[in-house]
Amino acid sequence: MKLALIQMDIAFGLPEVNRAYVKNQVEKIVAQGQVDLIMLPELWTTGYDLTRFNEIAEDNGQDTITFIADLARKHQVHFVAGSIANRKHDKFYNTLIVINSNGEVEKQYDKAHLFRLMDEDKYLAEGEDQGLFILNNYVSAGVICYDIRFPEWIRTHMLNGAKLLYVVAEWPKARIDHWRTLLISRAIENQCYVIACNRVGEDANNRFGGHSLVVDPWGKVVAEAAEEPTTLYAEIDMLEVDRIRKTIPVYQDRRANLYRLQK
Ligand SMILES: NC(=O)CCC(=O)C(=O)O
Repeated sequence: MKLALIQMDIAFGLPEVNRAYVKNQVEKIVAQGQVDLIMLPELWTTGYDLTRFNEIAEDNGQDTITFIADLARKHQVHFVAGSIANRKHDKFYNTLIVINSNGEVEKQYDKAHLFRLMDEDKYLAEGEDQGLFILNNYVSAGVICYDIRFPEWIRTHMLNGAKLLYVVAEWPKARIDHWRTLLISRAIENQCYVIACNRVGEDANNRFGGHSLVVDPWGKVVAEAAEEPTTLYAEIDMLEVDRIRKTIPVYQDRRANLYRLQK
């Protein structure tokens, strides 16, 4: 499977500017040769302009769904279309959107773990569902940024059949060593591919660290970006997941009956 991760800067609170940038990047990517999947970062239409979500959030993700579905159909490419500011039932969510190459929505996942250090808990509602979906015939999990600090959340998706973990993020440079270590750890412990798209640039509170990564199920970094706006390309072989899971059979060797809290 051939992947292209758009590691972009984000124009704060300006969805139209960000959409124009993404359209341009997607056209450049497909002009260079066919890829199977394109990925975008967290809150890529607005950035963390949380105090203006009332004005700029989309109703049920409709603007982004229409925009990405057109690109997906036109270029016959799947999208893990980052996350967006989403209004549902009078609440705001940070919602990951997945669209297949026919332009159909495969998944909308609302961020489950809200990140207090960036005020998400003050403005957003927590998601209540898992990020499991099937894309390009593979059972996959999609999570958002801070979610990767919860190994039990990722493991739950793997026990439900995922072999790939997509992570969309706005991860600050100040903790970029955590980002790399957590992503590589999630790949090793779950024996899955980890495909992680971060942003670059800055807003009033944070400088974002880039280093989008593709990690194989052995924990080897297949591709890594630096800290500039770029498109990160990678090719992955899904048979590798089965090979690694056979070599060290951690899913068979789990002792689930022991993993419980002491009273
Ligand atoms: N956008 C986020 O969820 C950031 C998470 C983060 O920075 C962390 O350290 O965790």
